[in-house]
Amino acid sequence: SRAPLGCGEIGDSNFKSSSSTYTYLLADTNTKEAVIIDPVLETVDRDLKLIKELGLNLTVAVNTHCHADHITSTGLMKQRVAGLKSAISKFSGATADIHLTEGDNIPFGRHSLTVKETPGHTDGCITLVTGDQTMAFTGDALLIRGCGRTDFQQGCAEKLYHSVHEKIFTLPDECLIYPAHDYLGQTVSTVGEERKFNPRLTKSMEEFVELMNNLNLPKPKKIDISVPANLVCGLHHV
Ligand SMILES: N[C@@H](CCC(=O)N[C@@H](CCS)C(=O)NCC(=O)O)C(=O)O
Ligand SMILES: [Fe+2]
Repeated sequence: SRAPLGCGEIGDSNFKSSSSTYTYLLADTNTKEAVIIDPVLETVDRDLKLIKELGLNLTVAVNTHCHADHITSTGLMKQRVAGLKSAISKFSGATADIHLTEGDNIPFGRHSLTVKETPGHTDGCITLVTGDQTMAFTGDALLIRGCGRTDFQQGCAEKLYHSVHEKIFTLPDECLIYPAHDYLGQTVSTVGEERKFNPRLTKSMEEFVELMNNLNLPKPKKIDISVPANLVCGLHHV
């Protein structure tokens, strides 16, 4: 599904796949420079069609972390879009054209995304915040009324608690939260809402750690193919 984000100057769309992943496409409507966040292999044709229709010049494809539940389309997109660069955290262990660290900027026209390192779900998790702090793309660090699990891929509940409280909950209350997944079809929240109502992150750190260490969730079905593939931009089979 594609839903307008209603974010004025920044071109808009979000997508959902069978892994309930949201892909975000941001663009400067004047210069047409665009950035895509967390593109999924299954939906590469749809995404490239939209980018072409809108006449966008896609410059960077960024992953918020090395995903465990689906394969990224970053590598394939690079083969199909001249000049496209892939980006991911330096601490993800994955190959990419750009290795991101705290405070880095990803510019697109008159806009930009700033990198905040938010480890805990994985060591290489980042949150991408627009220059005006009106939007934060939180990957699996902060989900709507939830958060990423911390039981694989260097997961650490204590680290995640600090990341969310120090790097995301310190953003303005009005800042919109766009997560990498939602399993209930929710599309957007705000920092203020999550600070108040997130059932996990409103707990004390000790309670949070206890809860996260006892979630006993089944492993993502595609973890064994996704992680090795995503360490090489999704191109393990080429
Ligand atoms: N059933 C899905 C996997 C669901 C899952 O584990 N989601 C992760 C995020 C993707 S790595 C998560 O952190 N969930 C948090 C939670 O509380 O559910 C599949 O088989 O792919
Ligand atoms: Fe994840």
